[in-house]
Amino acid sequence: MNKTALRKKYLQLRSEFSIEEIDDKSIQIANIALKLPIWQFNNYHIFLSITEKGEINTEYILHILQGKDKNIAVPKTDVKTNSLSHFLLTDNTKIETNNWGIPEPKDGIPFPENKIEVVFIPLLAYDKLGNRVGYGKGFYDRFLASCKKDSIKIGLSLFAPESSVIAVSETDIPLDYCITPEEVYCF
Ligand SMILES: Nc1nc2c(c(=O)[nH]1)N(C=O)[C@@H](CNc1ccc(C(=O)N[C@@H](CCC(=O)O)C(=O)O)cc1)CN2
Ligand SMILES: Nc1ncnc2c1ncn2[C@@H]1O[C@H](COP(=O)(O)OP(=O)(O)OP(=O)(O)O)[C@@H](O)[C@H]1O
Repeated sequence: MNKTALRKKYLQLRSEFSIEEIDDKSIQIANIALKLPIWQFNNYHIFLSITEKGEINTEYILHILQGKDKNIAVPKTDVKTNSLSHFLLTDNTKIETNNWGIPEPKDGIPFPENKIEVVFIPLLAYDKLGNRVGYGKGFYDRFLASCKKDSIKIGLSLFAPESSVIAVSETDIPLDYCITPEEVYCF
């Protein structure tokens, strides 16, 4: 299956769950995340979810990070350059929903990409090797390319990996882990 077909397949699969079901699965994902050896760092990056589009609700992982007093960076989309900038999430961060329904920081304290140690990544599909397919704009591929090489890249998915290997391009950066409501895949 090519990337376009995979996007379609997983958008469809995702749409079959209710918001309540996705919320339960998001809690399970956060509980599984607690068992990973990733909590000794200071600087974490997490996306804020579009819950109406069936994305995993990252609020639960966010609460864990806040409880552990971590520095948390959240992305803001720049439509002109198809790139992301990042801001420190604080009590004063004003979050606004952009044209695509993504909650984003308005502005704030910029967070340098090369300081990020752990990144939680949205995705549509992935395979057993950790290859990932996103929405197809390359936002995360470009962002991950400018993170430290040894940053830990963690996908979040409602589903087990695709059994066939996804044809990747040079710019695709693989995941280190993918957390599902049932288990963690390590790559
Ligand atoms: N919650 C969340 N935040 C995220 C991402 C994500 O996947 N989820 N991103 C992950 O990359 C980045 C934004 N990615 C985007 C990728 C594609 C489109 C997009 O296709 N827009 C269409 C309209 C789509 C629609 O309305 O259904 C367009 O430009 O025409 C928008 C944002 C950064 N923040
Ligand atoms: N590091 C990069 N520098 C420049 N262009 C890139 C880079 N990474 C990806 N791209 C371009 O972005 C486009 C989308 O890439 P791809 O189909 O892999 O997106 P995706 O992985 O599904 O999306 P995302 O990364 O936003 O989740 C492609 O045209 C690709 O060439």
